[in-house]
Amino acid sequence: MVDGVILAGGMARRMGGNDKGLVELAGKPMIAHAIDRISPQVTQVLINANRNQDSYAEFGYQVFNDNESGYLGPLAGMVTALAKTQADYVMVVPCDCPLLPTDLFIRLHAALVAQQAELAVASDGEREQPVVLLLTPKLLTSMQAFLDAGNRKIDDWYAAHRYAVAEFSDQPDAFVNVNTPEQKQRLAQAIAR
Ligand SMILES: Nc1nc2c(ncn2[C@@H]2O[C@H](COP(=O)(O)OP(=O)(O)OP(=O)(O)O)[C@@H](O)[C@H]2O)c(=O)[nH]1
Ligand SMILES: [Mg+2]
Repeated sequence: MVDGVILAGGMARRMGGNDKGLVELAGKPMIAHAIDRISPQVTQVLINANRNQDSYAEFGYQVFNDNESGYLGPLAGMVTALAKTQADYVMVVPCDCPLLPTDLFIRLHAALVAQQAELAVASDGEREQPVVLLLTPKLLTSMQAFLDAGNRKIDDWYAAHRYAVAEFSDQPDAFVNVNTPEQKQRLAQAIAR
């Protein structure tokens, strides 16, 4: 079993504070693109949102928040998911990458197994993507300890673990990330072409 967790808990400041997952891109809300890419790959989809939860619930998947976790940042969403999951794996993706690979899980999993790693992170061939991760519930205590010590940076957390890197250099747009209205505009035009 694998839970697919879509992170939509940020403030989207660069998007002008509009809830990024709900902003429309090429005819549908941004998170709907991530859902379309991820849902065929996982046992269930979970949406991590800290506001507009009723709107997120309309996509038909479980919505959870991390408002009471006492933590901040994307790791707050991840640690909350790890604490509640019943699955063997938790695959984490952001809500603002509309072109995520359709073979994301299979390749993260293959990398994890092949490298006998504790977790796997995706890479576009140049840069690791710290919010695109394959995790197991065993990592919960380590993540909690990291957060309890006042840390927040995801790559600092996983660097302390044996981690595998799954490269997607064959899919140059896989992790195109929409943070600003200008980036959204550009991607919408590219999708329309
Ligand atoms: N749960 C949770 N998720 C977050 C938090 N901050 C960012 N994220 C998620 O992590 C992913 C990458 O974050 P960013 O692209 O920086 O998004 P953001 O923080 O909303 O946007 P900016 O305010 O413009 O940086 C997105 O899917 C966000 O929803 C947070 O504090 N809590
Ligand atoms: Mg982003």
